[in-house]
Parts: sequence; structure tokens; C-alpha cells
Amino acid sequence: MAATVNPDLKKERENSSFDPNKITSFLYGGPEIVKKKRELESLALNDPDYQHEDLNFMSQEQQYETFLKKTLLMVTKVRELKIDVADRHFYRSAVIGTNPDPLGLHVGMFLPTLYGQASQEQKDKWLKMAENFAIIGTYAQTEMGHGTFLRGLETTATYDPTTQEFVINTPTITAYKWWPGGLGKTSNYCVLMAQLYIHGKSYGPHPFMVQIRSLQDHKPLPGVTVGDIGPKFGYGSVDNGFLAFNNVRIPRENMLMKYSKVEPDGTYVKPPSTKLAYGTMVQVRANIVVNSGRVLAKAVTIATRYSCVRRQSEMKPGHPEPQVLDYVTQQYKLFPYLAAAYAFWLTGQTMMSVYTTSSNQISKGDISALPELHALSAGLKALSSWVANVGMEECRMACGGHGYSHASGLPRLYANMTPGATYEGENTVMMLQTARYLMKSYNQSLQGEKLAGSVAYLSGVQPVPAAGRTRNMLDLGVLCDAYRHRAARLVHEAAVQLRNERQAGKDQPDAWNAASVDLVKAAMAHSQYFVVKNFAERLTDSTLDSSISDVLTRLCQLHALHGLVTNSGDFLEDGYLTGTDVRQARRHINALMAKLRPDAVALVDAFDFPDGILNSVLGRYDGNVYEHLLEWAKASPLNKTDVHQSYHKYLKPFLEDNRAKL
Ligand SMILES: CC/C=C\C/C=C\C/C=C\C/C=C\CC/C=C/C(=O)SCCNC(=O)CCNC(=O)[C@H](O)C(C)(C)COP(=O)(O)OP(=O)(O)OC[C@H]1O[C@@H](n2cnc3c(N)ncnc32)[C@H](O)[C@@H]1OP(=O)(O)O
Ligand SMILES: Cc1cc2nc3c(=O)[nH]c(=O)nc-3n(C[C@H](O)[C@H](O)[C@H](O)COP(=O)(O)OP(=O)(O)OC[C@H]3O[C@@H](n4cnc5c(N)ncnc54)[C@H](O)[C@@H]3O)c2cc1C
Repeated sequence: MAATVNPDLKKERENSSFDPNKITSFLYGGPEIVKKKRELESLALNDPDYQHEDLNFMSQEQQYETFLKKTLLMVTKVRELKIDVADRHFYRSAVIGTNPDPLGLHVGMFLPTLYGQASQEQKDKWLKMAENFAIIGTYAQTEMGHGTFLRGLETTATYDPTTQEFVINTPTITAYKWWPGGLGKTSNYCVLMAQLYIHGKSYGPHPFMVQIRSLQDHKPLPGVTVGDIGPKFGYGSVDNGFLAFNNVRIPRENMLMKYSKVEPDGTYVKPPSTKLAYGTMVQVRANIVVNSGRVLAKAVTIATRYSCVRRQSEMKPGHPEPQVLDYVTQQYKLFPYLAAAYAFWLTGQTMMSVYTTSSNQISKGDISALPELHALSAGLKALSSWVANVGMEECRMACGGHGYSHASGLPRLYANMTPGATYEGENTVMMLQTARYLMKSYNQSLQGEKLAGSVAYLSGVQPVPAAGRTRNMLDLGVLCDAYRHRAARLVHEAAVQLRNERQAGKDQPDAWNAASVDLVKAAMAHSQYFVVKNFAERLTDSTLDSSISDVLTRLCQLHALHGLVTNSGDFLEDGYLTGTDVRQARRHINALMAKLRPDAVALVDAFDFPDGILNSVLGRYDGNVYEHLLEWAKASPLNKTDVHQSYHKYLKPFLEDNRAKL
């Protein structure tokens, strides 16, 4: 087995224009954090207790069992090693790689819902148990019949003032809770979203803390039906589940009462906003933006390294086969996603900081930031997960045939990450939520109100510049202005379409539906403007080392120009950009790709994913792809014996029969 680095990759690294460690530091927030990250990752990756057979060779049941064991072990070790809360994600992502785990919902939604929705007394009662994994919970909201339309949930929680209990019921098949992660086999508690009924009146969906399995033998409690929903496109390591209730009684104190309350006599106390009950989803949407950047960075790392190792065809007759990354068409497949990975990595950081600031404000009782936070997180969640989806698939195809093998790591990455476009708010629906906010804001600006935050720019649509002027299409200011103009114009046009539909006699919902393609387009343009502007702003950081600011600027330019060329109609339609501008943009893309080519490997190395996390034969740091492909294939269960038992059962009699008939 080759112990040295593949010579092509070695040369790539020697020829890069900067030290990737500097960008790693920029991406993770400083050298100290990178040091900590690497220590924790190597602790996890070198721990023999976490080693197991490749998941690709396992059944769904084996994957679940392996991951349950591994995650529980991780919880114990995190405690023993006393890893700081802020650093745990480094250790966790090294243990689980790109696979979801059966405790993901406990950590990612059950606990956050307790933090965000429980009163102090409720926190005192449950938090210690939940934080210490004495109970395991999930977030049970989606039903077989309704995921998107929360107000349409059918599960009921009916208050009985005589016993001061809620009676939980699943009235129909479509009311079965369906999908919650960790519900099928792992959880013994859940936060249940159910329609609250008091004295026959409906008060809408509210969160309730419900025990579903015995703490003694893990059997479903009386009145509870629970199980696993079966194999899925990905997510084999998670027991997504179903759940139904038949007159299950829980104490009044089990409704999470930080905001809404039900008094013992059944008096309902209204929350400051009914949407506060949706808070956990907003948090996870912000997390998905971060995650999308990371996922895309992983896919692009695999495809870029492999494209430097892979040699194919003759570019010039009689010359050696070139590295496939030297084909400009290959660069055009990968470099825009390399740039997008950086763009969304940085957007994710900004999204998280907006989330933290706004949620601190909200928890102190000032809910004014809620609409903007919801609209921004919904739009960026949708945009980032859509781009990550398309990018992962493009990276897989860019790896040719080997991309289709699980050895590449790309099919599993895609299968596990593509539901990011569906869960936590289906993407089109999320874009329409953003559009709703944009329409409101736009109308406010027409009334002369001054707008703030991400929509401040809607206050004045820029005029179309006079013809005949020249623009420098590499100038980030020019590019941001173009995105800003496009977003403002598309918001304006969607508003006009909405108004026209109304004037043509449609009621508001029908008008909204008729204009919805334009509304999504406007929300998309708004979100893309945010991403481009954010990238450009991060480059103005005066502490940025000059050796890396050049290469990061190229990435930012490429990201903006690629989006502009891909959506050129939007920029040309009203004459804001000219055909000359777009032609110039295309030429700049080619020139930027040529400049980025020598730095491509260093740029993906800078994401700093160790092999154990990438989990890809094609994306190995040392580039020794071919020998490891062979080794990986040999480990496949079908290769355990030279002659498979099915030969004796089926093939042998079949062949013998055919031979006998000759
Ligand atoms: C487990 C996570 C672990 C770690 C995280 C790390 C990384 C993340 C990566 C991976 C995540 C892993 C696993 C995820 C597992 C998945 C879990 C789930 O999917 S849980 C279920 C999620 N479900 C949804 O998201 C449902 C989507 N639907 C809705 O949110 C609402 O129904 C919808 C917004 C579509 C409509 O709501 P409705 O009540 O009908 O409102 P309406 O349209 O009438 O609007 C009223 C009014 O309210 C505003 N609004 C709506 N939502 C919010 C909100 N959340 N906050 C603030 N405001 C809101 C809306 O804009 C409107 O305002 P105006 O009237 O226009 O002013
Ligand atoms: C892997 C995975 C894990 C999950 N984990 C959990 C979990 O832990 N807990 C949980 O509660 N749920 C979970 N879910 C469920 C998930 O949140 C829902 O599937 C998601 O919210 C989408 O809802 P839906 O399935 O009802 O889609 P639908 O709403 O049925 O979407 C179908 C189509 O209808 C369109 N559509 C729907 N409404 C509108 C509208 N108003 N305007 C325009 N178009 C519309 C959508 O755009 C989409 O194209 C999970 C799902 C998956 C796939």
C-alpha cells in the first residue's frame, strides 16, 4: 500500500499561492479554535471504540444499532473528557461523520424546545434529566397528513378541568405523527405539537411534554402506539418513527408554558405572539444554513482532490493524459460550488449571529425581531439547502463512474443531506414565507416607512443607469449593486403582479397563488443578494491576511458572477445590465477559474476535513485513490468468499440445466 502522497496532489499543494492554514483560521474563527478542533477530531478519530464496518455494507437495522451504540458511547465520553459545550460539535462531527444519529433530535430539537418553550418550573423539573440523558426525547410535530400546514395538525390535547389533565388523541390515520427522528425505537419522551382544546374551543398548535415509553422496560405506555416508519432514501442510521395516542392523559403542567398558559380552571393565557411556539424550527433552520455550507464544502473537497488525481483522455495528441481538473468544463462544474461553499459557510456564521442576537432579545420579551428573523432564516435555509443539493449531485457526476460508488462518499452524503430541502419547512413554502415578509415590507416602504435590517434596500429601487456607460464587472461594489437592484426589482414586480391579480377580481389567497412563482423568484433574489453582500462585507475585514484576501476575493467574484450569468435574464430584463456586461462577466468567469486553478486543492484543504470525517476513497488527503478503491471493494460482503452461496442455490442448477439442454 502506498504510504506517500500522490505526486499530482503533492505538486498541487506545492504550487498554491497561500498557506491553507490561514484560511482555515479565518473559516473557524482563529488559530486557537482550529487547534481545539483538530485535537478533538483526532481524539475521536483515533479512538478504537468508535471503529466499525463501513455503513454501506450494512442493513438499515445494523446501521441503526451501530449508530445508537456509537452515539451513546459518545455521550459518555464527552462527559468523561469534560469537553466544553461550545466545542462538542467538533468531537461529535468526527464521531458521526456525515450521518445523522438517533440522538440528533434529542440534542437538536427536544432540548432546545425545553430551553425555549418551558417555564422555569418546567425547566427545573425536566432539564437536568434531559441534559444528562436520563430521558431521551424527540420533536413530534409532522403527521402523516400534514407537515407544512401546522395549523392543520389533527392531534388533539383537550383540557379536562375536573382532573386538571390534557387528554391526548389521534383521531384519524392521517393524524399519526410521522417522521420524527429517534422516535421509532429510541425515545421515551417527546415534545408533541397538538391542537389545544379548552371547553370545546380550539386554540391552535401548542407544545406538550409527553412520556411515550416506560422508563422500566421501554415498552410503549398504555394508549401509545409507536414504531419505525421503515427504510428511506437515506437516514439509515436513524429510527424515524410513527406515533399515535388513544386517550392518553398528561398533567396540566405538561403543556410547555413559557409563553401560552392554561390555568387550572381552563383559562387560556395568550402568548405575546402565537409564532413563538415555532421557535425551535427557526433555530434549526439557521443551523441548516451552516450545515449546507459544510456539506457543500465536503462534496467539493472530494471532487476537487479526485479531479487532480484522475487523468483522462488526450488534450493534445501524443501528450500525457491531463488531470481532469485541467479541463475548463470540469472547472466550470466545480469552482462555482467551491465558491458557493465559501459563500454559505460565511452566510451560516452571519445567520447564527443574527439568530443569537434576536433570540436573546426575544427571550427578554422584545419580540420585534421575530418577523425579520423568521423571514431571513426561512429564505437562507431554502436557498442554501437547494444549492447544496444541486452542488452535491454535480460533484458526484464530476467524479464520473467512481462518483456513483459508495466508495466516493458522495451518494451517502447526498442521501443524508438532501432532505434538508424538505424538513424543517419545505423549501418552496419557506421561500413563500420570506416573500410574505418582503411584500409587507415593500408595502410599508410605499407608505413612507423606513425599513431596517435585511430589507432596508427595498426603500428605494435604484434607477436603471443610462445606456453607454461601462462597468467593471469584477468590482464587488458593482456586483452587489446589481444583485440589490435585481432583488428590489423582482420584489416590486411580484407586488405588482399580486396587485394585478387582485384587480382582476381574485381574492387574496387566489391572487397569492397566481403570483407565487414570481414571489418565490423575488424571495430567492433577496436571499442571493444577502449571500453576495455578506461575502463581500466579510472581505473588508481589516485583519484579513493579504495573502488570502486575494484568493477569497476571486471566490467572491466568481460566486457573484456565476449567479449573475446563470440568471442573466433577471439582470438584463429592465436594462440594468447590458449584453456587454454579461459577456464581460462570462469572460471574467473564465479568467477567474484559470487564476483559481492552481489554488483549488489548497482551497479545499482549507476546509480542514480529516479523512475520517470525509469518509471518501476519492477525496483522500493523500490522493491514493486506486489502491484504496480496490481494498474497499474487496471488503464488500459479496467478496467474503470466492464462490457465493447463491451459486449453489440458483446459478449452478440454472447453468447445469442449460448445459444439459444443449
Ligand atoms: C436535529 C437537529 C440537530 C442539529 C441541528 C444541526 C444542523 C441542522 C441540520 C440538520 C437538521 C437535522 C434534522 C432535522 C430533523 C427535522 C425536523 C423537522 O422537520 S421538525 C418539523 C418541521 N416542520 C416545519 O418546519 C413546518 C413548516 N411549516 C410552518 O412553519 C408553518 O406552518 C408555516 C410557516 C408554513 C405557516 O404557518 P401558519 O401558522 O399557517 O402561518 P401563516 O402562514 O398563517 O402565517 C402567519 C404569520 O406567522 C408568521 N410566521 C410563520 N412562522 C413563523 C415563525 N416560525 N416565526 C415567526 N413568524 C412566523 C408568518 O410569516 C405570518 O406572518 P404575517 O401574518 O405575514 O405577519
Ligand atoms: C429525513 C426527515 C426527517 C424529518 N424529521 C422530522 C422530525 O424530527 N420531526 C417532525 O416533526 N418532522 C420531521 N420531518 C418531517 C418534515 O418536517 C416534513 O416532511 C416537512 O415539513 C414537509 O412537510 P410535508 O411532508 O407535509 O410536505 P408537503 O407540504 O406535503 O409538500 C409537498 C409539496 O407541496 C408543496 N406545498 C405544500 N404547501 C404549499 C403551499 N402552502 N404553497 C405552495 N406549495 C406548497 C410543497 O412545496 C411540496 O412541493 C422529517 C422529514 C424528513 C424527510
